[in-house]
Amino acid sequence: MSLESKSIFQMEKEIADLRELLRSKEQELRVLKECEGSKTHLSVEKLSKDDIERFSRQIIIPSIGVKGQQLMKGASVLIVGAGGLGCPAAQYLTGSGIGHIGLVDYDEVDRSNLHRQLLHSQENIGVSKVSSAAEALRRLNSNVRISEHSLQLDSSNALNIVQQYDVVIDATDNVATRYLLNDACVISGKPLVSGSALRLEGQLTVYNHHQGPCYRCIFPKPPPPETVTNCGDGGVLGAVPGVIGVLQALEAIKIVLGWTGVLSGQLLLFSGEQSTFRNIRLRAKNPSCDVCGDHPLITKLIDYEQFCGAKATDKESGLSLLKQEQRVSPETLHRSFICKNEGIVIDVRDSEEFNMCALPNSINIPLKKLEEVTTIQKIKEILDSRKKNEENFPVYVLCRRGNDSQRAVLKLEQSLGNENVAVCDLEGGLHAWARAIDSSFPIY
Ligand SMILES: Nc1ncnc2c1ncn2[C@@H]1O[C@H](COP(=O)(O)OP(=O)(O)OP(=O)(O)O)[C@@H](O)[C@H]1O
Ligand SMILES: [Zn+2]
Repeated sequence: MSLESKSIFQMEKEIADLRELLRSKEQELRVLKECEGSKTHLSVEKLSKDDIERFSRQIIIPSIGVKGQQLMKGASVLIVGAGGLGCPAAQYLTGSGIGHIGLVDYDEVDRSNLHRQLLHSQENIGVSKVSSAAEALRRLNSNVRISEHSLQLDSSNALNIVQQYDVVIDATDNVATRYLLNDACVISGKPLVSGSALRLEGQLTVYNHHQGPCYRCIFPKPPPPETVTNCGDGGVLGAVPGVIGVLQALEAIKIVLGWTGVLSGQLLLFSGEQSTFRNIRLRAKNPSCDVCGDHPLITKLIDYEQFCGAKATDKESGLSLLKQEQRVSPETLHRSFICKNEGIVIDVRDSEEFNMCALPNSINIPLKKLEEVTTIQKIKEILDSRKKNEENFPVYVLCRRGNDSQRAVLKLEQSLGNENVAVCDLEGGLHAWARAIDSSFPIY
């Protein structure tokens, strides 16, 4: 057939077949090297009857084959975070026959996790996430070895754990742990598959793979803590981390198989709203990077919470900006506002949260609106109509956990200085209220 008469379709098919052949040859070469005792770290495991039946749909892909499946069986992947990203990643890695999976998480299953962390079932609320996930994974494939690390990964334990695995998946939700994992992976020579998801957006890349950059090459300095939003504060649509977590599993498998198309030096941006994937090129490896550069300054793990000025967990941070007399307990608020109808309550959460659940007769003024002159004017009008000539009229401020409410008290004290009011915040926020006063009030 002459070139002109070949259809575009045929040409594309031929190229695809050649690519497949190339991948399969690369795979063969890799396994050959492995068998000859080359220095690659991956081991090859014999397949059982169960393996062949279970993985037949993967094995018949020419670029995977028996040898690829054997590589997967001999490989180990560490998943840090058994949450929105970690659950789907672990599920697909277990399903596809990675021989050894490590799970790290310090937290317990919460009801608010269930919409996206689908390895956890509602019976497991309050159970350690690691044992809940391990139990579900063993049900999926009891031949896979699951190692449970129910702990907070930190500088004292990270190297020891990371060094036991071939590939590491970052499925966590905070910057301090991202730097910790990056440095631990660079020091231990492990590739790091990094993902994130928030609201309707997701991101994915692979750090420290072959000659590709590490996280510090791209982000040498941590972002200011107040600019970072997590799922607990910003929200997330369950299927979005599902997409990214599954892609993290895919990248880990590609690394194990020795494929060339690993997402290193590129960042994949996923928009759940537009249903689009975009790849942008990242900066190359930085020769003067503090950890992976030619003359690294960081050769052992440091204090990452201090480096980032933020905690490595999303546990309540216990901010303390106010004097004790500027704070009230749930019991005091209940006695004064609910029973005696004293004062006003300003709820400074965003309107979506306020619409979800709120105290009766509370007024919703989101924290950021307190900057506006018109908002302060509105509060003054409410006070005029309510307080008459009362001295020290109580203005109670509350939020979800008692952090933003303290910031709001400081702002209101400035702007309502002449109003003869006593501005206080509800210590511990609506979480404390639900625990102390009203167990039917949702804790989210
Ligand atoms: N340093 C760490 N060591 C161990 N686990 C960690 C560490 N940092 C974060 N994690 C875990 O990573 C997981 C991230 O999951 P995800 O982003 O879905 O958030 P979440 O904490 O489960 O939920 P939410 O933010 O909605 O409360 C969490 O289970 C968290 O406990
Ligand atoms: Zn680097």
